[in-house]
Amino acid sequence: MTVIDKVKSAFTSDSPETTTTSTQSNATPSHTEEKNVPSHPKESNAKSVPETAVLSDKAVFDQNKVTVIFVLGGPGAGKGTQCEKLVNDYKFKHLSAGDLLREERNRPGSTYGELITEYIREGKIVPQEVTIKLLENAMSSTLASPPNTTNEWLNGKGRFLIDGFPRKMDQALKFDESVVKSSFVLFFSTNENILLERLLERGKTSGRDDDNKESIVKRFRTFVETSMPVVDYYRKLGKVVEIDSSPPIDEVYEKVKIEIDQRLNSSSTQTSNTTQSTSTTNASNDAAPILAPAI
Ligand SMILES: Nc1ncnc2c1ncn2[C@@H]1O[C@H](COP(=O)(O)OP(=O)(O)O)[C@@H](O)[C@H]1O
Ligand SMILES: O=c1ccn([C@@H]2O[C@H](COP(=O)(O)OP(=O)(O)O)[C@@H](O)[C@H]2O)c(=O)[nH]1
Repeated sequence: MTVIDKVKSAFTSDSPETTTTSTQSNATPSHTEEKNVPSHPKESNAKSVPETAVLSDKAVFDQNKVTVIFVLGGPGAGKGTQCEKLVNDYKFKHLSAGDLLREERNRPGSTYGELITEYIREGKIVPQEVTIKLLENAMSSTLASPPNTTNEWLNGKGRFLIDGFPRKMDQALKFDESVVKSSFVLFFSTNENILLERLLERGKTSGRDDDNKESIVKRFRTFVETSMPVVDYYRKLGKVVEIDSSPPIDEVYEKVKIEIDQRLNSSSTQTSNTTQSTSTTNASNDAAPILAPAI
């Protein structure tokens, strides 16, 4: 029995040991059957249960200190490209859910390596416990060793761009509940022809086994069926900032900066120039929310 078979059989078990939450999505793609990762896989010895499968039932981080912006958009919309630019200008930590999954897949001894490989190749959404725990772990270690000494990262504070997540309703609700409530969503929209063209081009050098036409088609389907409901959910809450990502990269980024500046207390220039000493000057702002009133 392969690891995938073992995990799948655990998923389909009726055992009460299988983790369930009240936040399950109705938006499961029609072509796949996805269940949660069991918190205590039946056949495992204790060491094989990865930390990645146990989620808290209350928020791990204080939302007054830790700001999370979700970055969503179809595959190839330019999420990673724009995030990289924002990191330079606004001192965000960029966490790509897809990158974290690929790292976990490549980690020797990972229980979920084969499972992640199959889900990514099929364009399906990896069970939420794995992805959320990877994100939470990455956030914890970033906060423990902040990427810089700017005011945004003093005294336990931090600001994260979470890229390519949440892609399914259960993830969205569970992250808000168990990690920290997100502030808003940057949503990059464009059309499928552009996405396809970009992904095929990226596929020439990315080394990703899902940047091929067959996987891309599946990813598009998952995006429409499973991820767009997440965008719609946040849209109803007034939390979506939609940006057309069809124009050239720098043009898109100009729009992104305008939107971000409106929502953060400091502009990119101010933030970029902030040093430890100016942070001290601003220390009285510590408890102030980083974000302007809800959009
Ligand atoms: N606005 C843009 N115009 C043209 N090409 C772009 C644009 N944004 C991104 N790209 C290119 O498209 C590909 C996909 O972008 P990427 O940021 O990796 O997308 P995502 O993270 O949304 O999957 C990359 O090769 C990138 O260089
Ligand atoms: O929260 C997530 C994010 C990504 N993925 C998987 O990782 C793949 C690649 O995602 P990534 O964001 O790296 O790339 P994109 O599809 O946006 O180009 C997706 O198709 C999914 O299979 C996932 O299961 N859950």
